[in-house]
Amino acid sequence: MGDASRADRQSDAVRPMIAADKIAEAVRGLGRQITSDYVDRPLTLLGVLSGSIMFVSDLMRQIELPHQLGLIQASSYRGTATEPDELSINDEFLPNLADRHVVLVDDIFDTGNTMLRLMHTLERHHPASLKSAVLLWKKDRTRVELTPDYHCFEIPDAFVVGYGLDYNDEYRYLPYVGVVQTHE
Ligand SMILES: O=P(O)(O)OC[C@H]1O[C@H](OP(=O)(O)OP(=O)(O)O)[C@H](O)[C@@H]1O
Ligand code: HPA
Repeated sequence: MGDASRADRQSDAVRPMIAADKIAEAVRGLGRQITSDYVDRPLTLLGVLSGSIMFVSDLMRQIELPHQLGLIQASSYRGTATEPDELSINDEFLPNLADRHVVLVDDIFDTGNTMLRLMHTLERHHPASLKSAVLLWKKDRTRVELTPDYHCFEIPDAFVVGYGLDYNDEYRYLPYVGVVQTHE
């Protein structure tokens, strides 16, 4: 009860962009695609903390193949920043990726800096193959020579929250994606 009223209060400040049922439908589609692409291959999904937690846990349940889960942390948008700062990567929890087919799973591909750096870091672990899957792609903001291998939605250049994405560590719990209305 307390949680519901908190969610209602806070979501007043968020303009919905992608509804929860649309996200679920897109995640089901991506799960089907990965299922058909990785038949008979040892698959590891590698979730990028913290933003990917909802996406990776929903995606796992839509992949009808045995697979492993690993986690890696990458962080560059700190506090109330909507532009990236220095990227730090923590690969302490990484499982053995040698000879595994790895799909790196993140909530959003914005400038692309995080994904590019993670791909370089992971190549050093000798996976059999390495691809990226993101829920959201801000195509017009991409600043690197890389595009996501799989994506669910292309979105315009707006700072979005919900379904794992945060603004100042808030809003990750929202089941939909929306644009945060910041109060000046
Ligand atoms: O394409 P880019 O411009 O690099 O931005 C994308 C990255 O930024 C966010 O992570 P953040 O640094 O906010 O950490 P978090 O996942 O813990 O929120 C998001 O989860 C991506 O990992
Ligand atoms: O639009 C965004 N929202 C939340 N986190 C982000 N990290 C990069 N872009 C975004």
